[in-house]
Amino acid sequence: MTAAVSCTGLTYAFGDTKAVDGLELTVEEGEVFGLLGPNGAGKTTAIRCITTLLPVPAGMIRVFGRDTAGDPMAVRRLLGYVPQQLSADANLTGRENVTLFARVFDVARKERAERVGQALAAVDLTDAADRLAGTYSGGMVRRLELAQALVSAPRLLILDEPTIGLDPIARTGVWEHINAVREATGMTVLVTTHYMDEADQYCDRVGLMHRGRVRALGTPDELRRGLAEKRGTDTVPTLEDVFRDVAGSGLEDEGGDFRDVRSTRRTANRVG
Ligand SMILES: Nc1ncnc2c1ncn2[C@@H]1O[C@H](COP(=O)(O)OP(=O)(O)OP(=O)(O)O)[C@@H](O)[C@H]1O
Repeated sequence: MTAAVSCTGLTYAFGDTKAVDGLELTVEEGEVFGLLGPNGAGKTTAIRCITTLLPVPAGMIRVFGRDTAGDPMAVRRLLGYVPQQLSADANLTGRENVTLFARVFDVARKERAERVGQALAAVDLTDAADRLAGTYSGGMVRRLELAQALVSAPRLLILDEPTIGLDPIARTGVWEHINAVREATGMTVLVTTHYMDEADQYCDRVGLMHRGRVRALGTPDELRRGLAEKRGTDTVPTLEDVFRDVAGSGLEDEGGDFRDVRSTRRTANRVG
């Protein structure tokens, strides 16, 4: 079976900063794959390369077998992307926002209204569809952005920190909607998150990223059991313990942490 995403030797630098440094990553079709790591690990840069928003200066990325450098348009047609930055317009209604994306993604005119309605229904926004997005709560904005990404019926949905800054109920709501669509369509999901508990609960496999590379890979259970064996204890460690073990003291040195507030603040601004 062709992998949904395969990155080989992916490297991307901003000046002297190597944001992604020889990344090897495979996301299998149909799975929910979590890319985890502290601020600055290189998650967003890797995702921007996969979505073709950034060029690939070194290495190779394939999305369902298509080379992102050779055929970026074919790759874009397969993707839905929810970026960290706000992608909904507060001055449009929910329906108008999703319709805009349907036009951008070239959803056939005859099908457009129906597909927009389906995408809004999939995230439980039918009743609020004709209200201005500026009146939505943070959780509703995130679900609207999800609908925008889903309207083109992507085979691969990429989400960059989809739940950051949301309260626990809104976070659960976002995940429930992602999972319902995935079950109905078989869509593959690649998600970045700071929240280890979420990754544990919702991701089939996770890659722990630090300083531009994936340093540990497996199901959350495999990673936790691996550390318990290494330590020779019966106490089951958390994914955060696993990450600390993989990243060593480097985390504290760089001031990065999973609960770093920078991203939280950024998201709080974006929905405010
Ligand atoms: N546009 C840019 N110009 C210069 N440096 C950048 C730029 N974008 C990212 N970087 C740097 O590249 C490195 C990786 O950043 P990236 O945003 O990919 O990490 P991340 O894991 O997604 O972190 P976060 O959770 O904060 O988004 C960091 O050192 C960051 O400062």
